[in-house]
Amino acid sequence: MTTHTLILLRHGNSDWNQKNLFTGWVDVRLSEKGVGEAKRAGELLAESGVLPDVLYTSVLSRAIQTANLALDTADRLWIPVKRSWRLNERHYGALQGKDKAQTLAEYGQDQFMTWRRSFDTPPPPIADDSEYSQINDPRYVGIDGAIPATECLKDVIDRMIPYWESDITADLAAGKTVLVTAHGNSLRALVKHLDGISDEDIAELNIPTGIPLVYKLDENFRPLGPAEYLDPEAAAAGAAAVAAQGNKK
Ligand SMILES: O=C(O)[C@@H](CO)OP(=O)(O)O
Repeated sequence: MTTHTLILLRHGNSDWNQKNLFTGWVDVRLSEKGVGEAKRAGELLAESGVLPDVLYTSVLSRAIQTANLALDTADRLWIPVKRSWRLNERHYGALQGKDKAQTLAEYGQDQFMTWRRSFDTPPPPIADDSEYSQINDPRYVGIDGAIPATECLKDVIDRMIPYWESDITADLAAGKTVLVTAHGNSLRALVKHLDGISDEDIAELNIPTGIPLVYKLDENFRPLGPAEYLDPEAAAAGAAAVAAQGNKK
């Protein structure tokens, strides 16, 4: 039986993860902690011998930095790279740049969690003249879709899964081990698709920063078993920290 290997990696801790701000499509960089996580991800890849042949990233710097640091550490900086806005973080609409703890205090737990984790309720759209809008960002000139003003998880699935099917699975089918370096919510969308998680249950799934998650897939790109984090203990602690984010002071 053909087995394909897919590695998912959420970018390391960013400056805005550190400050507990909603980020979305705002192009923030890795924090010092995130740089360390990205290098550690590369060590985990090298130690486990799961070595990517091709890299996919979003067009956001924190994912690109993470991939470069991890691949440099694993001595795989030379592999081919493909980038797409379709792997971007979920656009967080008018919440981009807002403090998560303040938003929770202002709007209450239910509204806060609806915006963060509901399947099909997007946050309010961001205004075109907001300093955190991407409407004039040169990297999105001519993209094959409208630049979003907000997105829910369903919107991310709708823009990402076609790319998974057209491009990423083609590399897997060619026998390549594929590394996808992306974001908390774009990877939640892909994991939902791969693991067949319901619209309700996906709310409970949080992806930790900087820890490779390895899938073995069959010839139809369905998982042969549960995906495995290369550092399961750190992954559990990291996922719990993401879940608790609004509560940070
Ligand atoms: O702010 C964001 O863009 C995301 C990821 O950091 O946050 P959340 O986990 O709250 O969806």
